[in-house]
Amino acid sequence: MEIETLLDGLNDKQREAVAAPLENLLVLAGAGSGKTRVLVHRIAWLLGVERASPYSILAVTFTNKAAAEMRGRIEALLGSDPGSQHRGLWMGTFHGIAHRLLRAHHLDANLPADFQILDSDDQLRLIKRVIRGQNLDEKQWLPRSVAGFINGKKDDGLRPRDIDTLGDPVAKTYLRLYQIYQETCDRAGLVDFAELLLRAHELWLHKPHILQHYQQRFAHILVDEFQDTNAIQYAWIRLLAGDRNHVMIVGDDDQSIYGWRGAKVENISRFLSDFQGARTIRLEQNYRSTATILSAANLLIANNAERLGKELWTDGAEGEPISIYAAFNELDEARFVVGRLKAWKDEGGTLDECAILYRNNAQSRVLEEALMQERLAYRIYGGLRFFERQEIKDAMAYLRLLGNRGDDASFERVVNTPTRGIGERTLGLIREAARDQGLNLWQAAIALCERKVLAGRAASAVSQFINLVNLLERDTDELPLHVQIDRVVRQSGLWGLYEAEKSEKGQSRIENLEELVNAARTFSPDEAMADLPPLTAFVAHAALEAGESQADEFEPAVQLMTLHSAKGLEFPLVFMVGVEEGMFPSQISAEESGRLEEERRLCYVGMTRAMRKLYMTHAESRRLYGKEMYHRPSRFLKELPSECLEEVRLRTQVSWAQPVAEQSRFNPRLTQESFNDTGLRLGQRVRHAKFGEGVVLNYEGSGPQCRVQVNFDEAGSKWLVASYARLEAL
Ligand SMILES: Nc1ncnc2c1ncn2[C@@H]1O[C@H](COP(=O)(O)OP(=O)(O)OP(=O)(O)O)[C@@H](O)[C@H]1O
Ligand SMILES: [Mg+2]
Repeated sequence: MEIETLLDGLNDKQREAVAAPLENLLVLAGAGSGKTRVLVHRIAWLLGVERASPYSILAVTFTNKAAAEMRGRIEALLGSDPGSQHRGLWMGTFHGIAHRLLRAHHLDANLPADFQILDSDDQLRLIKRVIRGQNLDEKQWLPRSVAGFINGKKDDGLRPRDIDTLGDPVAKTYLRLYQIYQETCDRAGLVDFAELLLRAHELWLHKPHILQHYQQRFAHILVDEFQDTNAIQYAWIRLLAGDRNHVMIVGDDDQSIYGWRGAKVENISRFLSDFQGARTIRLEQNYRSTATILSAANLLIANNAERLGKELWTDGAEGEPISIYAAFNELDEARFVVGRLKAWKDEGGTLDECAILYRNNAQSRVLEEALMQERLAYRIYGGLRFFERQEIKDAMAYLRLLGNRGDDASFERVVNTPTRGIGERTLGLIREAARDQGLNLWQAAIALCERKVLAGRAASAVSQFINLVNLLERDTDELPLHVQIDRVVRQSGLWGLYEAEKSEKGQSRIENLEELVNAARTFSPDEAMADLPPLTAFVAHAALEAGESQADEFEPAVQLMTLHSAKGLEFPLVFMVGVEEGMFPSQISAEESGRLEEERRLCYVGMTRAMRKLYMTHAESRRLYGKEMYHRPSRFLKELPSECLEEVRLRTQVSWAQPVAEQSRFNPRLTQESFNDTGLRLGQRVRHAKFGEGVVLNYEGSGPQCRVQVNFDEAGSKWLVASYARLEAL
């Protein structure tokens, strides 16, 4: 490998980092300055120039997607033939790597060989059960807060025995719930996300020979997005590095956005003091965004007090101003975004160049609807993930039960799905028996049937379920994975259940189930799981990779995601929606300076995803979670320099016209005319002969069927057929 090729396309500072001698190194730099690029080139450098064995390299990324991308970039640099130098390299997320370790050393980690991963949804379900089991009130002991407590403690490396409640009764209850929850997990061989990390750390601590083995192996450790590591991840890296291995971390304190989940930005400064001779290299040139976007983002983040301080400049084009759109409501906002996306396409752009970023997942629904209406392909990244959809979770629960009858969360989920007459009362009896006799739910159900505690319809329903699961396992055990899953989906009754729904929702659920079978067909376990039975591997894969491999991967589609999951990514066209006080910054964070700064960093992350064009939108009123809210524009918008901004004035018009695709085919002129004819816009004041004055809130349909929703001052909100209503614009 030519040294020059490895340094091609890098500036001086980047070269310095890539070609640095073997030492501990921090690359500290702002967004889009090429940190990730440096990391990739550094790996190639280690392999190609330092002649490091791929087995000696461990690279930690923030998402599985990032790991895949990195692998791709390394292959592009070094070639992808099977004998190629980088095979054997360990690359993945902290969770993925911890999982791999625990699989390899499950005995030493005190785990059964077929331990399963509990995702956050399953975790909540299980916690709920623990709370009820303790006869506590779920309204007082919110499962979400209990989960937050447990995960927070685990992120800090604390087991129940390490926690001192100082006699505080509330803390004591939390602690008890943690303890019982953990015992339940341990009995059933379940491992939640935080547990993966904690166990992997304990593996180092309690089994020095294993730690030593990996210390000898991983001479080179590289970590991307270091600003978002938590205490346990830091401790893990530190142990693994020992005092001989070389660690390169790259990060940006201004992009630390997971403080609420235990990430510690101080880890960057700790690194400098904890790791011998650690040197800092700063990158200052941004290659991603236009000068306009960059200077706006720089000014915004300058409002934060707690910063390590960095410079960032670009010699790129000035670019267009950032467009700010004040929408009337969330529907108007969605339509505006969709309109701009269509314009982008019409001008020759592609949809996969575009991203819509929002603060909360729940904001996606309205956007999705608007996109669907206009038939624009979209993909949700990290939101309602494929493996988190109800029907998929149902199917996975059956599959998990096949592999592990002790999986109580799965038992609960499907024992009466589809309904087979097992009611709350029966379930209550099963839970009680399980608790009293220290059994799992499956065992308890069998015991209750045998001892005739359950009788009549309840007993036959329960034994029917037990037989079903046993039969499914027996009948499908030898089949190829996807056939097995197909059988399970059908024979369990799930297929029939959703087919009978006969709605669009039901149809999409069926499609998702089909996609699951599809996923199994193309599934190949990674090295860590190669020795597991395919079903066990698939179930683990599903829990671990939830959401990161989506359907129709090859069709160009707009990407929808939360601001948090956009970290590290870049898109030519970016929309940030819902930039309103109370949404972004969120209500709670606005009241606390530390959290406000974190929200501002999130805004910085969002803005710096944009390469060429950035839109930021806010709505005057918004219906979310079933409530109407009125928000002022976010303070973050006010912090942007006005010379970088442009306000979009026009509001979406209510159109009587045919849907666009048809218009252009049949009568292109119709579009223009009917658009101009209506004269109505969302947010417009109108008068109706009978109902008086009001404001246009929404519309649906087109042509003669077009209906408008008007909120009348006196008469309240009404849907009217536009062509009959004779609304007079005021
Ligand atoms: N020297 C360079 N010449 C040209 N393009 C570059 C150079 N360095 C980086 N880039 C490009 O700039 C963009 C940003 O790089 P990269 O994603 O590595 O930045 P980053 O610092 O990791 O950003 P973030 O903080 O958002 O993760 C990428 O498209 C990358 O290919
Ligand atoms: Mg990066």
